[in-house]
Amino acid sequence: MASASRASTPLLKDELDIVIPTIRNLDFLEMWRPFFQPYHLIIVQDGDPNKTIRVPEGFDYELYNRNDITRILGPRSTCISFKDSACRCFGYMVSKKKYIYTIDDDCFVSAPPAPLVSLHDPRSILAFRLLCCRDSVAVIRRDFVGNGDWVAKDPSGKDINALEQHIKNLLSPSTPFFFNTLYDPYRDGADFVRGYPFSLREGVPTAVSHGLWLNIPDYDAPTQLVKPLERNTRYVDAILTIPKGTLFPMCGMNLAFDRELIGPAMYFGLMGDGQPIGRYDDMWAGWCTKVITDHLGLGVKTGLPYIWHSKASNPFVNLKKEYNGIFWQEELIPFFQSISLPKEATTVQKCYLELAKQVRVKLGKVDGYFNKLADAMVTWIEAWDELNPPKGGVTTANGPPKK
Ligand SMILES: O=c1ccn([C@@H]2O[C@H](COP(=O)(O)OP(=O)(O)O[C@H]3O[C@@H](CO)[C@H](O)[C@H]3O)[C@@H](O)[C@H]2O)c(=O)[nH]1
Ligand SMILES: [Mn+2]
Repeated sequence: MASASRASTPLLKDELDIVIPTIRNLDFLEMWRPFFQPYHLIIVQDGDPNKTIRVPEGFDYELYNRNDITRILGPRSTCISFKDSACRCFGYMVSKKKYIYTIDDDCFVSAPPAPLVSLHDPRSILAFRLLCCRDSVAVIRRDFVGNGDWVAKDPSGKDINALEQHIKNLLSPSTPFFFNTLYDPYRDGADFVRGYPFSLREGVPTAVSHGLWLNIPDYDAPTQLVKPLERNTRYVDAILTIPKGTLFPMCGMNLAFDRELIGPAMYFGLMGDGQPIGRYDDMWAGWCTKVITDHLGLGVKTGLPYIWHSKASNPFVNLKKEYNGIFWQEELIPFFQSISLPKEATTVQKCYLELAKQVRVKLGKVDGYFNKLADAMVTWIEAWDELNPPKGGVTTANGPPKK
C-alpha cells in the first residue's frame, strides 16, 4: 500500500528558498505573509537597477538587481536574461537550499481583496464574496480569520497552503513509468489501482512540482486575443505524474523543484531584451528538464496547488515576444522528443552539456539564435558550478549583496 503521508508536512523553512522575479512591486507578499514569512526570499529585480523595490517589513530576503548579477557573474552574466521573467533563474543559482519555490508577483493565495471591500464590514465582505462566486464559481471560498487575515479555502472548505502542497508533492514519489488511473497513489484516501505492477509501486524521487492557476490562465497571446474574458474557474483536485517520454508546457508562475536533483537544468534561457524571443523561458527550461528527468529516472508532477493569478499581461506585447517561439516550437518539440542522452551522462550537468551540443548541431540550422542559446547553456553550467562547488569547495569571491 502506498504509504499515505498522514504525518503533517514538514515546513522545510531552512531547506527551501522562495524566488520571486519582479519588475513591479512586492505588495502581494502581504497576502502570502502567513505562509511565506518563515522562509528566506530571493528577489530578482529586473529592469532598471536604480529603481528601489520595497520589500514589506518582516521578511528575510536577499535582493539582486542587474548590477549585482554582473558583479557576481562577471562576463558570464550575459547568460541571464534582462527584461524578461527568465531572470528568475539567477535566484536558483545563488540559492544554497535543497528546494526552490518560484512565484510571480501577481499571484495570490486567492482573489485579492478589492479596494471597495472594507476588511471589517460584514456586508461588504458578503458582497465581495458573492462577486468572487459570480466571477469564479466559488472555486475558492475565503474566510476572514480573527485579525482580518485572508485564508483561502478549497471546495471542501480546507485551508489552501500552496507551498505546503508543493512540499508534499516533492517529498512523495512520482510514478512516470506506469499511469495510475486514480492519479497520485500517495495521497490520503488514494492508492495504486488493481493491475498496477507491484515492482513499480515504490515510485521514483520527485524533481518538479508544477502548480496551476485560477482566474487568469497561462494562455499564449493568440489564445488570449481570441478569449480575452476567459477565466479558469475549474479547481481540479488532482496531482498527476507526467509520464516518461511526454513533454509538457512548464509555467514558471507557481513552480517548485528539488534543486539538488534538477537545479542545473532549470536555466530559463536567453529571452527578453536583445533577444528574438520572450515568454518561452519556462517552456525551454521545462523541455530540457523533462528529457533529463526521464533520462535520470526522476519524476515531474502537475496539478495542485492552485494559486490565484490576477493580472493578464498585454496580449499584443506578448504576441511580439512569442511570435518566433510559436513558429519555432514546431521544430523544437520533435527535437526534444527525439533526444537521446548517453548512459555516461550520469549527472544533470553532463546531461545539460550534451543537450547544449545537440541544440547547436540540430537547431543551429533553424536559426542562429540557437547557437547563441547553446553557448549560453554552457555558460550557465559554468556559472552554476562556480557558485555551487561540490560540498567543501571554495565559495565565490563576491558573495550576496549587502542589504
Ligand atoms: O520583463 C519582465 C516582465 C515580468 N517580470 C516578472 O515576471 C513575472 C511574470 O510577469 P507577468 O505576470 O507580467 O507575466 P505573465 O504573462 O503573467 O507571466 C507568465 O508568462 C511567463 C513569461 O515568461 C511567466 O513565467 C509566467 O508566469 C512577474 O513577477 C513580473 O514582475 C520580470 O521580472 N521582467
Ligand atoms: Mn502574471
